Amino acid sequence: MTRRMYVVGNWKMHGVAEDIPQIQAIAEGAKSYPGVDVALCVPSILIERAARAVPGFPIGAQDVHFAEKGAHTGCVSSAMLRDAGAKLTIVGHSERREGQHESDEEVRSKAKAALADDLSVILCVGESLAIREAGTAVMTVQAQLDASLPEGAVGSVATRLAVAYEPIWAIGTGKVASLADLGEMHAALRERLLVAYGDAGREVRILYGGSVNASNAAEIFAVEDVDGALVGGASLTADKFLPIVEAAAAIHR
Ligand SMILES: O=C[C@H](O)COP(=O)(O)O
Repeated sequence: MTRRMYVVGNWKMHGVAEDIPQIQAIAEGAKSYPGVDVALCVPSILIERAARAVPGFPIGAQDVHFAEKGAHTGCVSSAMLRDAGAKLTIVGHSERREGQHESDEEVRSKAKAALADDLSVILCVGESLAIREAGTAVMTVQAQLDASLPEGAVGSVATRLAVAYEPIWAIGTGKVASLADLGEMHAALRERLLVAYGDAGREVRILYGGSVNASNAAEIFAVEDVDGALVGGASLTADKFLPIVEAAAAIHR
């Protein structure tokens, strides 16, 4: 089966009303690459305005609570995200795993809640520099994936689930994993997806994230089992982001 390339921007804690024209420029530019799935995950408070500004273009969230509703001050549920116009959400980004002490179990619950509510999910995993240097990155990230993957995400649900491999040391640093290490990790993650979901595991896209930009996207996308990218800094403006989408459009598998 062929997986469509998928390029997602993660605006992190950037973006106010005056940035909506950039979102419109990205959505407009993405129309030139119909073979690539493109989306932007913006701060939750911007979702509704962004979604209204770009009808038909998928706007997403960067986190979701696992509960339907209740006493969870400051949190938002998947139903609230959908109500605001979100079509997808990131879960388990390392900045939340570290900053908000999110466990694998919590990440799994969030992914399950979002999928059950018809959102697409990008589930992030990745190792620290210490783990990479200790030579245990592959087994550590495989274990993290095993513990964070929602059980039973098979069939049509598998197409709504993507995994993002983001080595923590490559995020916002300008450093990128070597193509050999990337290929090894993506193959190792594919293996775990097949164990978890059988053949449906082939439908789950595996994105790479960590200092992806217009100059390195083409070589990263050429690596087998790299099905796209989760892009931080270079997704904030159309002029930096669209060349990455263009690089994805050039991949024919
Ligand atoms: O979610 C995106 C990643 O953390 C990558 O961020 P970056 O492209 O700024 O390195």
